[in-house]
Amino acid sequence: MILTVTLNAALDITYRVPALRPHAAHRVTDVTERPGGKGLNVGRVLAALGHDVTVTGFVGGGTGRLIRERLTGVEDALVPVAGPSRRTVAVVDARTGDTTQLNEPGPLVTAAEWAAFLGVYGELVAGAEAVALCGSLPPGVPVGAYAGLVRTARAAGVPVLLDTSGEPLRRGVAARPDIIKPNSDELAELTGSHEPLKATQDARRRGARAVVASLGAEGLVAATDEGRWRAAPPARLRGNPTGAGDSASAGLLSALAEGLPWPARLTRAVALATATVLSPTAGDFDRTSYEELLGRVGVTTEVTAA
Ligand SMILES: O=P(O)(O)OC[C@@]1(O)O[C@H](CO)[C@@H](O)[C@@H]1O
Repeated sequence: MILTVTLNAALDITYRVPALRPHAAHRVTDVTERPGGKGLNVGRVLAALGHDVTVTGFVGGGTGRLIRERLTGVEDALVPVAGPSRRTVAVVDARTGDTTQLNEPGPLVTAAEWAAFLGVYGELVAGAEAVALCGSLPPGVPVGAYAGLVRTARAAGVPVLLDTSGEPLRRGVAARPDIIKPNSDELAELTGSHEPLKATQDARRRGARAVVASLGAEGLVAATDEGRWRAAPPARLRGNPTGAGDSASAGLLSALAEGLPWPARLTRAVALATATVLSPTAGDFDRTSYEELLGRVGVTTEVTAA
């Protein structure tokens, strides 16, 4: 079983508008609603790839009920909280496909709710083959939360991927996760360097065993203890990138669970991320594109392992 953690689950709402203009009223032409938050997206993609998946984290209120009702293909081990789960709104400009994201902060989590989660997490980790810790922290959850969750997974000998940002990422990295998957902004914020290859090496020195940075349409750059690679899609593709990074995380974990080497992990991650951008629904991947892309992702070695 692969365990994904979404401490700040969301009901993701996507609005499509003919053209997005600040200060204007807009007619929404299309609305979709689905369970979101990065770990739930990772879990959905892993389940679609045929893995057994358990999802945990927090859900509450009417939004939490909707999130739970709409979860399919995964084991639900979400922990209830009194406050309502958040909504996120992605507004897609139909002319350009550009997406503007509005993310609510999430419910206030009490100390008792956090303690209840830690108990559930400890039990689930013991039976997991890999763990993904994903997304922002809701109010009330300690800023060092991911560092503690990384340490629990490491103590159980379970590989752990961390995908978050800011101070929770900084502290989480120091707890030595097996993989971090920042985007270029998150990596620059962590390391102070805007040169991705240099920054990935720097993030490894801070504690991450492997760093896989997503560079948007250019694909991924990875620094690991086995080598450094770039992995790129065959062409620059336009579409809604929401959830593409989560699909990349799912690809990394799926290939890791199957014991595949790094270049194959990166190929799967880029093919899934690209197939997610190509999917009409945000956060889903287009299976035909995914299978076709697997043979067309270019992986190049950067230098030998440092
Ligand atoms: O606020 P966070 O937790 O950083 O990100 C939340 C979020 O924008 O990320 C996903 C896409 O990666 C969406 O499903 C989700 O709503």
